[in-house]
Amino acid sequence: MSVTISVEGVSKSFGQTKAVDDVSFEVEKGRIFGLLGPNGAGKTTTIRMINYITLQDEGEITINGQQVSPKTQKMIGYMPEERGLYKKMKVGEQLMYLAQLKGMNKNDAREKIKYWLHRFNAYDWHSKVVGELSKGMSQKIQFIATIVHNPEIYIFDEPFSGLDPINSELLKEIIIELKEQGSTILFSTHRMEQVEQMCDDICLFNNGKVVLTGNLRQIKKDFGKNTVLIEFQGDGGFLDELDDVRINNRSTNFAEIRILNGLNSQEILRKAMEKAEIHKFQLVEPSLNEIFISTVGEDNIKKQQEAELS
Ligand SMILES: Nc1ncnc2c1ncn2[C@@H]1O[C@H](COP(=O)(O)OP(=O)(O)OP(=O)(O)O)[C@@H](O)[C@H]1O
Repeated sequence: MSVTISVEGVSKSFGQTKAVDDVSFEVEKGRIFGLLGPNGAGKTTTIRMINYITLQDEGEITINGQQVSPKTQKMIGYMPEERGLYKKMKVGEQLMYLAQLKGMNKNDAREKIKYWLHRFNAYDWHSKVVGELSKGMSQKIQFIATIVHNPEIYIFDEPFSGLDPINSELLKEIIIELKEQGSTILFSTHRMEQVEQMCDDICLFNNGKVVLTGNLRQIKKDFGKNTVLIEFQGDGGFLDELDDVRINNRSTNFAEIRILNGLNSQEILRKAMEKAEIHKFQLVEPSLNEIFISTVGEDNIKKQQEAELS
């Protein structure tokens, strides 16, 4: 596997804030890589450094083996978090302007713009002024502007924010298509279900550091099958009586239970059956949401303990 993006020992501070702290990870060619982490964890700063917009204080970032520079910037289709379209221009004119800026000739650009506007069910907006678009609509136009020149690497900062479920699904489909055509994709998100469905590899940030990185399937395997999905009818009070578990996604007749230590799943089943009618009881790999919460939670507890000791 060849490495497309390499981030090695990278740090960045803004005044007293260490936004990114000794971060390393690699994005392999032809894969979809997810950057995850709570608000303020350092995702956007890292993305901006890969795009040579912010310069790192320490460490090395390479794209296809070359240090980041204006040249590597051109290899990347980048959709920033803050969307930057010209509000007074018409959609079609704007896309044409941006495509030509990225080196496309007019005929190719016209054809591609037409194709993508149709794909996004947005062809009717061709003559609409950008300032009149809704948030989701302008998000789609910005996405088209990012991909229209067909670069080999795509970086999307929060691509799903502001999109309804139908458009999120469409965007997901298109990102997977880009991968199937051989492109390399890195995106940041808070939407765990999108990551589970799309990403080959992930990197989880917390407080500027990488707390977990690797192949998503392997990470899930390593976490072990110690999560129970339970569907029941009746009194859910038994859930409050379980020790050494963490309960996620609880509702009136469903819960995802993470077994922390000691207790075995049969004990949970026995206690549940005393109080409720069980419709489903399944031992599964943890969801990414569970992995996110437990890894970030444990990291924050460790940090707090270190702070108290010092
Ligand atoms: N230009 C800047 N000046 C000062 N501080 C900054 C700047 N950019 C980022 N930071 C700080 O760096 C830290 C990391 O921010 P960053 O935007 O990279 O996080 P993020 O993981 O993308 O968060 P979110 O999920 O909320 O978008 C935060 O504490 C933020 O306040």
